[in-house]
Amino acid sequence: MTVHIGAQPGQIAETVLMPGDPLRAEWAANTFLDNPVCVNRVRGMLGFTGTWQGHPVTIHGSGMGMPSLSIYANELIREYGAKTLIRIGSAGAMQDKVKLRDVILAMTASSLSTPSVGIFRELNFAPCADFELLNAAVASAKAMGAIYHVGGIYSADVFYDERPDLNEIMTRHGILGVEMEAAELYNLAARHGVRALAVLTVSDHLLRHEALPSEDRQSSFGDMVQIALEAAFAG
Ligand SMILES: O=P(O)(O)O[C@H]1O[C@H](CO)[C@@H](O)[C@H]1O
Ligand SMILES: O=c1cc[nH]c(=O)[nH]1
Repeated sequence: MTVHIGAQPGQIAETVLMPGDPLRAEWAANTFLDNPVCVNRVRGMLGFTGTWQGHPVTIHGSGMGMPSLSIYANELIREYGAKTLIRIGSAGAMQDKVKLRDVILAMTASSLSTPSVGIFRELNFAPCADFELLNAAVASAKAMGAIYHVGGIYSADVFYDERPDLNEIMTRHGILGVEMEAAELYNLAARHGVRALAVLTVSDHLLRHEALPSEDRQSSFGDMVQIALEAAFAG
């Protein structure tokens, strides 16, 4: 047990999928895993461990924002030995070509700041996905016929942004979408020598001012979970 995770040693798999929403963790575990067991409910942050095609997998919520993700990812990596961490999140599209329900495979994650800024100080470290995972996710998305985009995303610190100029600059630099966790996940993966990727589903569109109806969200999120699982165990 750690401060924020109630799982016993051995109850967390080396492969962890991390949605922001703990209820998405529960849905994904019940939908995709065989024999899912709830291994954490501290503070209502649900985590489940089961198997996918015989491989042990944990699906654990990260909460919203990089400070929250940092707590769970640190404990999962340092205390439980997680080796592959794949965020399965929602994102807001920042390009016209990216549509609602499309999948974004985040090659890099730009940010204004992350919890790691205290370590990097004047350095502009470039948080990026694990190439092997990214490559496998592309193959999986292609094979299932998903509409997907590979490129940079923006990990923001705020959902209600009083600085629309930042979004505009990101759009002008080809950033595909905005979310709130991937940059720090990639920083932590680099620091601890583990693999990370963010697979995202577009839930709303910043340029078109569209949003996925809440009843459509769950069904639209299935592709990204399947892509994440196939990528984790490819090759
Ligand atoms: O749907 P999740 O995975 O929570 O991801 C996105 O949704 C939340 C904001 O609504 C942030 O956590 C953002 O990154
Ligand atoms: O962080 C997020 C997630 C979805 N949509 C947004 O605009 N921001």
